[in-house]
Amino acid sequence: MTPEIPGAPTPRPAPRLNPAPAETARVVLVGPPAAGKSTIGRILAERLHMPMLDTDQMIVDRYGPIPDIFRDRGEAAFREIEREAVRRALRKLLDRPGVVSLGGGAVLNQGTRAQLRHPALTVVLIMIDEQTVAQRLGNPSRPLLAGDPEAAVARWRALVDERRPLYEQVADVTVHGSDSSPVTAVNRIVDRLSKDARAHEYAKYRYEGNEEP
Ligand SMILES: Nc1ncnc2c1ncn2[C@@H]1O[C@H](COP(=O)(O)OP(=O)(O)O)[C@@H](O)[C@H]1O
Ligand SMILES: O=C(O)C1=C[C@@H](OP(=O)(O)O)[C@@H](O)[C@H](O)C1
Ligand SMILES: [Mg+2]
Repeated sequence: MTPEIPGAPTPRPAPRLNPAPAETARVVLVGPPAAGKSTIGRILAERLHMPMLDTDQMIVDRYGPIPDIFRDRGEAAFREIEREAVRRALRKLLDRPGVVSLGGGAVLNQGTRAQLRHPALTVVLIMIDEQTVAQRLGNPSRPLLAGDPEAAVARWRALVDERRPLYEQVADVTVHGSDSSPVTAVNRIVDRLSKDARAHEYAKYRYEGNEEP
């Protein structure tokens, strides 16, 4: 199965109706491989005392190492397994607040993109630049980026060029992860969640007919 790339990505529809305060948020991290989704997701969940699910980890727990799945069954089979893991993780997230880190290619699936539109979810895109990814490659657990580092960076670039519209289509917020530590990226996400919640409360206050303070 070839991953679908739509012709013209539809823009993100309406702003979130009910952004929750950080501690009760339902956060999904998306973005390119090595952007830091798994690392940042773990720290964010600890900070907010919430459960965390990493869909790649769910896959490994059930099917074994990701490179073995790519080698033995191929990418299409991996994407089907991934779709099922994402479906389960997002269902759990709708049951209770938490953090879910997706694999970099999860947004290729149209069903996943549709599920990410649920208004209770806050989708955070973690973006990094090419210089940063060059420092982070060399992790053998990413079969699409294995091998010669220069060729791997070129593959990463091509993959991001292809996926960027999909990442942007699903994201509510973009956080840059190149210029800082994972903890700083987590602070940026928490700040943004809190600001959205305050803006929502203020809009409600105005809507209910209150004067400007
Ligand atoms: N600012 C940062 N944010 C996130 N990860 C970072 C950062 N700086 C260095 N790293 C390292 O980069 C790697 C990111 O990998 P990972 O969290 O698995 O990313 P992803 O899940 O997006 O593929 C980890 O080894 C992490 O320690
Ligand atoms: O971008 C991709 O297609 C992939 C990213 C990986 O996850 P990370 O983004 O967490 O590295 C993992 O799901 C698999 O190797 C495929
Ligand atoms: Mg990851």
